[in-house]
Amino acid sequence: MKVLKDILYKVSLVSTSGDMEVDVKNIVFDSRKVEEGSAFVAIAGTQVNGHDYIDAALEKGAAAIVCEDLPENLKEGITWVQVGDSAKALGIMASNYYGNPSDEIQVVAITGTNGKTTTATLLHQLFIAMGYSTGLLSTVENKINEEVIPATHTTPDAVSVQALLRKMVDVGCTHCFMEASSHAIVQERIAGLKLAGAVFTNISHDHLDYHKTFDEYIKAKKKLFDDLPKDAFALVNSDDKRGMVMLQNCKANHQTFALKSPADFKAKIISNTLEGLELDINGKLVWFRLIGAFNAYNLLGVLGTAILLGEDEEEVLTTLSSIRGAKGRFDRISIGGITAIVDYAHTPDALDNVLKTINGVRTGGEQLITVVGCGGNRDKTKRPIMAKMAVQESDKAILTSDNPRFEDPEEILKDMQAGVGPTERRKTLTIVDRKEAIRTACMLSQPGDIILVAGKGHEDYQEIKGVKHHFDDAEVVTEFLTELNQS
Ligand SMILES: CC(=O)N[C@H]1[C@@H](OP(=O)(O)OP(=O)(O)OC[C@H]2O[C@@H](n3ccc(=O)[nH]c3=O)[C@H](O)[C@@H]2O)O[C@H](CO)[C@@H](O)[C@@H]1O[C@H](C)C(=O)N[C@@H](C)C(=O)N[C@H](CCC(=O)O)C(=O)O
Ligand SMILES: Nc1ncnc2c1ncn2[C@@H]1O[C@H](COP(=O)(O)OP(=O)(O)OP(=O)(O)O)[C@@H](O)[C@H]1O
Ligand SMILES: N[C@H](CCC[C@H](N)C(=O)O)C(=O)O
Ligand SMILES: [Mg+2]
Repeated sequence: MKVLKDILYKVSLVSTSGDMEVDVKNIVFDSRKVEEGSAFVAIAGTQVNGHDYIDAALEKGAAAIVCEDLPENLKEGITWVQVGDSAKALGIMASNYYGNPSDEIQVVAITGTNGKTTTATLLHQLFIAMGYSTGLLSTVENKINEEVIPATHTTPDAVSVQALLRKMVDVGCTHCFMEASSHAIVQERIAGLKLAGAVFTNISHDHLDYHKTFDEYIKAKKKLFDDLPKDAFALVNSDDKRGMVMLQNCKANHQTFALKSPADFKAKIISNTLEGLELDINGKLVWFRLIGAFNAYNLLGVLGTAILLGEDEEEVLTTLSSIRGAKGRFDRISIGGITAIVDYAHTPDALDNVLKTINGVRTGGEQLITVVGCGGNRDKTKRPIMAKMAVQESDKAILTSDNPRFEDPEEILKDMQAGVGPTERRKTLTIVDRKEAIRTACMLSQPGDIILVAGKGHEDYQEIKGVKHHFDDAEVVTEFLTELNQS
């Protein structure tokens, strides 16, 4: 139980009525989860308006209601709190409720279209290897040291963020590395969080279904930097033309990393093969296990962050050199002379990077067969672009389903096919069933060939009409390649 008045500390209030000293059991933003004594925060969402569920919350025993618009008749015996922004209030309330854990742990948030999971995971592994007790909030999983707490979102909801940070602090974690998705920033899932620093990886085409315009998408990312305190660091990729935009209204310590332009943290790629990357960092040659030029940026983001958190460059580089990336990012499976690569590329920029990386290290003669799909109920404008890329940069492309969610998979594939020109159709197949698509890619391949299975990476499910069916790209490709190798 916590006193409501204390939980509302620092929340900007419009009006209140009722007992502000009332004890509340917990903070809830979903009426279905309200218990006797909860404080219910009503949020206008994308599907429904939480204000329409105030009555339902009261029926379940809510002791206090926090909302932007008060109902006409305020029920007696309930505390009513009107705020300007319920989502923001929720973040601040959650932080107060859990005793402001981010005051006791250094939290670094990573944003950008691609590279967030890779950067956050590398940082988590690096700090653990350097002896720190460390937390991670990521798309693949949340972690408290080595304990895994399954993730449902890239950035959890505001209450879960604070609850997880409290657990981290209680077991002695000194650092937490977390992804800040643009959805989370706009929805104030990280309001109330004190950040030690923020990192910007890059921005490219994605999520226009949600943000509507590219400018709005940029603004969402920039908000993370606008809200940073003066004593935090703001580390941006200055080779990305929006890197400096992130810093325009940022009070924090401005820091940059880059491969092509002058920056605080710089590197030069010496070699880039399917075995890894060799970088020249301040005159030192360092070998890393990650593959692809784009990973040089992720490594620089990691190096910069660690140094800005006070770590020694030499120790960071030595430790980082032996660390592997996140699951489902350029995972290689070699069976019977055929190499399959499973990668989470689900944006045009990511797919282009992965295809270019593979084409850059090919020795000639072998075929590249790409299997790719696009998610349903997500940005439709990336579909034709991704299909075109897959076809143009591969010897054969098999267009298939990703997570259709509530869309008709055939319609998603039609949107993808619109990007494929008439002459390119000859090297394109469309197979709705992802398992069948992967099987076909395996059947068409010869020893020496490379199969890229893009879009789902670590995901172990395929979401169809609200149901998640078990599906694991790595598992499926391994099964078919093994079968073929034995026959
Ligand atoms: C589009 C989107 O981001 N939606 C997120 C948002 O929900 P919403 O605004 O749609 O909520 P809503 O259903 O309209 O409901 C509004 C309010 O009414 C409440 N409600 C609703 C029904 C009811 O009976 N009672 C009730 O009180 C809801 O709890 C909510 O507070 O807030 C919810 C709570 O935090 C999230 O779970 C939900 O994520 C949905 C499931 C989702 O799929 N989000 C994806 C797009 C997402 O967030 N992705 C990013 C990563 C993207 C990337 O970078 O690649 C992520 O961070 O995971
Ligand atoms: N720095 C980068 N620049 C461009 N592409 C990248 C970069 N890092 C990774 N990628 C590509 O993007 C894919 C997703 O990488 P990662 O999971 O690290 O990004 P993310 O930002 O966490 O994505 P999400 O928003 O879905 O959580 C990778 O599988 C790879 O294909
Ligand atoms: N965080 C991203 C993941 C997309 C992964 C891809 N496999 C898909 O389902 O579109 C999103 O929710 O848009
Ligand atoms: Mg991620």
